[in-house]
Amino acid sequence: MFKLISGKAIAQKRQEDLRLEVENLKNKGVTPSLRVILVGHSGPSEIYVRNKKRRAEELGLDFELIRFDETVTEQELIASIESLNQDQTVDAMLVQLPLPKHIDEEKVVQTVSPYKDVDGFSPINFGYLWQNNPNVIPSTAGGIMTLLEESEINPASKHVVIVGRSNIVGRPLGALMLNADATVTMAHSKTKDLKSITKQADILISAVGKAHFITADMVKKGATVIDVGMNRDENDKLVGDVDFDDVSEVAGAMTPVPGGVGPMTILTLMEQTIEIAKKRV
Ligand SMILES: Nc1nc2c(c(=O)[nH]1)N[C@@H](CN(C=O)c1ccc(C(=O)N[C@@H](CCC(=O)O)C(=O)O)cc1)CN2
Repeated sequence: MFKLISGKAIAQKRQEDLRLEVENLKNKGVTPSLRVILVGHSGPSEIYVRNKKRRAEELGLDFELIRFDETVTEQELIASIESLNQDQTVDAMLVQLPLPKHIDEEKVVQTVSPYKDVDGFSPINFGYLWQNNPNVIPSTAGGIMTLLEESEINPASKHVVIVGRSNIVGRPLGALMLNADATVTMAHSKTKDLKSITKQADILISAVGKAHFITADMVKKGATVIDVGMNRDENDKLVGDVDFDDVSEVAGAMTPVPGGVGPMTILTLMEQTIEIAKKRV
């Protein structure tokens, strides 16, 4: 029987528990605080940051968006991060990615204090994750693990194939899946005969960024398919990497786009902000 995994519904269900947790913390004099740095005016980043702001405010977090024009220099951006690192009123921060080409993303990410790095992208937090001793869990990867848990799909001893090796999704998800006792294959743009690999997956995760990239002939019957893609099709409609109508004929369970992984990314970001604030106390 086919199951549609709704990230939107799971995130809504968990939201109320989080709101109560924040209320409890506030009663103890602690308001978790999150700062998001946004450079430029890219349409998708504006939407993602707006979603983060809305969720944070619904939960009662102290949220502030720090905006820079596209022309900001690397030094200015780094100075702003260093000032947030020192600011005792700030628990958690992130720099919305991608950044304009003239800014060294790696350098920026490395500037964020590992104690405030709510994305879990700093080399120290990445290292902890790969040592199976996670400190902060990157939001999209963590959100996918929660989706599976809530859907009672246990990755232990399953063959998980992840297509895409970005620092934002593929790599941290590879670590989390390994930590959860899955057998993990990481595939990417240089992988040969991709179809023969994806066909072996019990759980197939696509984070490629290409509409209609995963088709039914690439999927094993009954597999769970998680779609991380956020693409615009020829009609400017938001679609994932997975050809939904085609793949739903063979998959056992699937996430939609929108309403799948996206809302779980935001939920996990909120959870991690609260966790960081709790550690401060
Ligand atoms: N610093 C970071 N930058 C980026 C990250 C990240 O985790 N940290 N991830 C992505 C974007 N992302 C989070 O920032 C993100 C993507 C999608 C959604 C979301 O809510 N999607 C909705 C649809 C939204 C729409 O209408 O376009 C859904 O899928 O239902 C939230 C966050 C890159 N950058």
